[in-house]
Amino acid sequence: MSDFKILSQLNSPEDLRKLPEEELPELCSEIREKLIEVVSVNGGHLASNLGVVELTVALHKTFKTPHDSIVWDVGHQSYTHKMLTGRFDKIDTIRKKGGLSGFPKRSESKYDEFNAGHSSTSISAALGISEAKKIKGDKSYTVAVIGDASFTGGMSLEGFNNAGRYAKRFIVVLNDNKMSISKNVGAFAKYLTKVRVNPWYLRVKNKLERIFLKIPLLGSLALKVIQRSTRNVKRMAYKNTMFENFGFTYFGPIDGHNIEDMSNAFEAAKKVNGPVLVHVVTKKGKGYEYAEKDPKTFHGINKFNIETGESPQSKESFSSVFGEYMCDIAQNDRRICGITAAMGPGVGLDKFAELYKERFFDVGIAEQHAVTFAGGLSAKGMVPVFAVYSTFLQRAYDQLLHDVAMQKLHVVIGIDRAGIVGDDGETHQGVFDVSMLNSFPNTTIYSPCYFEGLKKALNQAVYHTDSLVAVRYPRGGELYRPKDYTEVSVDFDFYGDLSSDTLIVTYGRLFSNCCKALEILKEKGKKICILKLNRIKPLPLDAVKASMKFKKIYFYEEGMYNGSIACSFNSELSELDYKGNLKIIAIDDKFVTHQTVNEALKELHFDSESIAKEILEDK
Ligand SMILES: Cc1ncc(C[n+]2csc(CCOP(=O)(O)OP(=O)(O)O)c2C)c(N)n1
Ligand SMILES: CC(=O)[C@@H](O)[C@H](O)COP(=O)(O)O
Ligand SMILES: [Mg+2]
Repeated sequence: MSDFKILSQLNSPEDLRKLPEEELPELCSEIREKLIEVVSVNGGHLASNLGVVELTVALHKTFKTPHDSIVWDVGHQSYTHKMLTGRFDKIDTIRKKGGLSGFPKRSESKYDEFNAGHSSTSISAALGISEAKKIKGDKSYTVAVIGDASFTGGMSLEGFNNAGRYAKRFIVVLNDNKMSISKNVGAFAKYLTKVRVNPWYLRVKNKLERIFLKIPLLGSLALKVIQRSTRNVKRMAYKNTMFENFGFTYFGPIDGHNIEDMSNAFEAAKKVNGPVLVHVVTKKGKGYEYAEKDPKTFHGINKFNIETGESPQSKESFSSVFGEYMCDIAQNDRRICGITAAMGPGVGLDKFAELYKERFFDVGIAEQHAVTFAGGLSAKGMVPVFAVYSTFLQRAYDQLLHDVAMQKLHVVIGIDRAGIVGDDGETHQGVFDVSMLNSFPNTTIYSPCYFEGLKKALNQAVYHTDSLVAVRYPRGGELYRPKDYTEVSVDFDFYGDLSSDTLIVTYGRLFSNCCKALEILKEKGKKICILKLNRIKPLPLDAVKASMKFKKIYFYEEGMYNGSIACSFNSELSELDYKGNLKIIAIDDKFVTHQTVNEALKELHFDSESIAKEILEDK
């Protein structure tokens, strides 16, 4: 066990910049040890973080942060950055309620230039920062650090296209580890392989010399630096890459675990009068045997045993049930296609991918493309099922509307991680998809609570719906289910005491908590009834009508109040001239921060005790 002798002394990147070169390898091993230690307890994105230790050190050494700006893409790899920017003492709190976020947060530190969590934003954000600096006469540098998979997201290319036109003192660091969460896919990934292995690179030396000679003072100085270090220069190669065609000067590929080589490249990049792309090659999981061997598992992992690399096995989950169902129906129905935007393992489509190669599409981090592509498949008679996390579906708002719903194309969306997701925090909570889709015509939404309901809803979606249809389900495994509850209808069920004057209406995961609340209330002598909606859009009108007889209705919704199903339910009740009282408990105009799922549910008053208390104490 290390006492983190060097790391604990670094209170800011300024301290790092003063550190003797010979201490850097020891610093990097301390960082790796701390990363493994923290993630083994708190869970987190281990493999990506292990891969960028030297890169992060080289960046903070070469660029004068926070005067110079570093913008991290996704931000799941920013733990070392946090440790080097005055947050080492808090790193043990990462992803915990009230602790450091697992992603960059402007509110957390002046070194976190831009919030992230979703991919492919860094180039656009950094370009905006850079142009703002230009307008203000600030001559500092702006660096976007982006992974090879995030680079393929549409917005990166939009940003890159613009940056090539006018950016200055603007550097994109492409961190190429050949991996997304799974293996990186697509033409760009293939292209990078070519760039990496092609033997006939034009050595960068001549190119750099030409560039620097054009810049009189700084140029000759830089040239001396470069000439002194021919070994390093030889490693940097230049070829006529696609990046150059976009107006960028390309440096690379550079060993992303060699601080000296990277520092030289960054110093050289600073001298270029225009945007530069520095291509670094790293190993995801570097320095921890288990993560190097299996970076997919260690991309995002729950707590694990450092000695064995084992993490408590997750049992059957909604995602795995979804994946099994997909394999079952695809066997006899050749129209079924499975689509993922780089989340195959997360959404449970790995087995489908193996069994039905020609009908499986990992489109890379490209949610917008995934939806419109599904529209195209549907237009020619296929039944596309796009499995996507609720939070990432937000990316495809217009595609869902314009390319699917408006054309009444039959596309099925499996919305995984619907509702609160926990430690990833506000960027990842799945609490906006319902209000987003609720306003769309030609759209059906199911939100089951149990595995059985998920399969039934998928069946409805695939075989009994002819336009845009979403089936949403939470992160994790099967939920608490009362022994006497049986799911009868695919649209809605009543459970509990129908003769009560109090009704809870809910859907999805919260049905389970409401059932526990029902038991608490029963013990206290209060009987209630629960309306469990499975189909939440269009609302089953029979269910609304049957609710009219209850004097008091509580609508519990694990989603945003604005645009909620509760508000739609309220409108339907008003249409029917309901005279009772409806109270809506939903998420009221705020973002839900990182904490465990149960902590968040409690904070939002969605836990069984809060539900029971609300009903008992409400007058
Ligand atoms: C819009 C969006 N879609 C999907 C994800 C999920 N996701 C997080 S990291 C990641 C892979 C990123 O790969 P890369 O950028 O190469 O970084 P690496 O983890 O390899 O360092 C994915 C797909 C996301 N964060 N944002
Ligand atoms: C950074 C990112 O967006 C993903 O890695 C995400 O954290 C995965 O979440 P799950 O753990 O729910 O699969
Ligand atoms: Mg990668």
